Amino acid sequence: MEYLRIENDFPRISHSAVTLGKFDGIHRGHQKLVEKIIEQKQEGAQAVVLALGTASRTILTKEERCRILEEMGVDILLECPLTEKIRHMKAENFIKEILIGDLQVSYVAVGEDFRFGYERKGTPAMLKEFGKKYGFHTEVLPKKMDGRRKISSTFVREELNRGNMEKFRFLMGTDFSVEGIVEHGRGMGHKYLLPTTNLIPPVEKLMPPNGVYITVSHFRDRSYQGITNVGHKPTVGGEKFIGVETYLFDCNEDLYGEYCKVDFKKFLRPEQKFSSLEALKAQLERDAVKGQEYFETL
Ligand SMILES: Cc1cc2nc3c(=O)[nH]c(=O)nc-3n(C[C@H](O)[C@H](O)[C@H](O)COP(=O)(O)O)c2cc1C
Ligand SMILES: Nc1ncnc2c1ncn2[C@@H]1O[C@H](COP(=O)(O)OP(=O)(O)O)[C@@H](O)[C@H]1O
Repeated sequence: MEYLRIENDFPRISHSAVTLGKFDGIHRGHQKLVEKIIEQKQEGAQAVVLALGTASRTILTKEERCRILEEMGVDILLECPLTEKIRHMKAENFIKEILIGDLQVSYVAVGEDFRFGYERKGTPAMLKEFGKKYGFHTEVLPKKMDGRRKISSTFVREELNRGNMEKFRFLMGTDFSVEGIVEHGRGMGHKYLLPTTNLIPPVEKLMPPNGVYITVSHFRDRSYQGITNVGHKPTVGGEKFIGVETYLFDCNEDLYGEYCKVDFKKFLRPEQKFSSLEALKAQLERDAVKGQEYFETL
């Protein structure tokens, strides 16, 4: 998949099927739109995701978003920040100059409430009307529902803020995860408590509340179940940054420097400041028992 961040001009594409939106997290509603543009590859179109605007903190990092879209079969991800120029572009000009002119669009898929262009005046109906005139097909999809609530990035963010990992998985179709290279901590874990693999998530990634979670850590060629603390470790003096620290069940390896992806399954408890290392250790042992029970009853 090609990834392009639009600074000024859009690239010229000879034939495209485009879906438009913010695509902060690729939730199940977004996945339906992406599937629609992938179908158009059979007609010779390039499947293009046009992601407009970026929040300062996102559900998925750039790398995660790229990987998910690539695995789905998307050919090009165009990331278009909401610059003055884009924000002041009339919806009509956006269609004519960008969709028709630059991207040579034959098919557009959008959700029913999608709005675009200056003062958000562009609507799906407008896309349909222009499509008839200029020869592209517009498909408007109803929002996917979870009961009576529409699935949206806001919904996903709310559940992430609550630490509801089960709901996150349901809305996104995949676990909340943190990935990176295992780093050195202060080396206290294996001496006084339990050994832990440390990851430091990028600051722009939205995180669930600080606390302990049941997780599965994937390394290149193997996976381990475990329990993970997200937070600042207040009992041992605290860190400024948020760390993701995992105790792996049934593992006794040197994992420093390895790539690791931690999948979050369930929230166990908030991070706490304990009065002593012994008290923290006793709690960690109880957490580990709960974690093991979780996997036994799956
Ligand atoms: C499952 C788990 C739960 C934890 N819970 C807490 C906690 O509630 N409060 C806290 O201060 N630290 C907590 N910690 C962090 C420990 O203090 C930390 O792992 C230990 O100090 C080792 O740090 P180091 O890797 O920098 O040496 C937790 C760690 C793990 C693995
Ligand atoms: N069961 C395990 N869970 C997590 N890490 C383990 C485990 N067994 C061995 N390790 C290793 O121990 C290291 C962590 O030891 P620890 O004392 O917590 O040091 P640090 O402060 O550098 O994290 C990990 O990076 C990993 O290589």
